[in-house]
Amino acid sequence: MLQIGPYSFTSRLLLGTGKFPDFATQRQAVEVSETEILTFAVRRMNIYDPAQPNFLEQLDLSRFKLLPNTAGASTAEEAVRIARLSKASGLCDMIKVEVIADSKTLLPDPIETLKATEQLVQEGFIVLPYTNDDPVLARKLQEAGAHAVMPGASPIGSGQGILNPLNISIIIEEARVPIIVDAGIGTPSDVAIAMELGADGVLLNTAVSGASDPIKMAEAMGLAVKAGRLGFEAGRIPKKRYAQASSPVEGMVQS
Ligand SMILES: CC(=O)[C@@H](O)[C@H](O)COP(=O)(O)O
Repeated sequence: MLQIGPYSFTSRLLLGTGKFPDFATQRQAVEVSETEILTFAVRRMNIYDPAQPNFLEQLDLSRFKLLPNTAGASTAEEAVRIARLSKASGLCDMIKVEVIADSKTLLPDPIETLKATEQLVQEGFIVLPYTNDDPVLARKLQEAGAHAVMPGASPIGSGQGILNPLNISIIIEEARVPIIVDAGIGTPSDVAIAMELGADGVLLNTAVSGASDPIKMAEAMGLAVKAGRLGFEAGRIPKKRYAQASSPVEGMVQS
């Protein structure tokens, strides 16, 4: 079970809703991925024009938890404003804090992310900040009351996978709240590595929406989350420098 604040989930895969080729593909991809948490940018929702098609209307929302995010914010103030708007629209009390420092790297601004997290926790939100893979910042976000911390594997949309597994594993080792690896995932093996490191979940978007076959990729990602988690719980063998025979050698006739 993945527990985030008061909410529990069976699936450990969080899926973004952007850039799918069409709603039908997206709906099937969501279905086969077995995700229970869908994230979307509040700013990109057509809350002002109800006539515009909206992916969320295509879903049975009783089956999913919505995780609105503050994409588009470049300051804590903007992120807080977007979060309040989202809560006032009755979407959900969970919020993914995403405060981006610049448009080239799309890396999170650590200072503004921390400020927004502090403020939104105080206001009673269930706060999930997207952060870089810095163990010190991850600790400070937890101290600020974040309900989960979401370190990036690599830049958003880059598909580079986990660039710093050491940092991610330190963040996981020290965590008191769920750690969800977010952004930069390219392949199911990237997901499996994150889960084998002990991550509590993975959030991804582009790897599925941009795949040649998003539906197949969504299923593969769902399976990778499960396989990686099982592998983590099973406990891997230690790595050794030299070979060790796989079959027992006791009782073998020596030549
Ligand atoms: C959808 C969302 O929240 C993104 O900002 C997220 O970080 C996913 O990144 P990828 O598209 O690299 O998976």
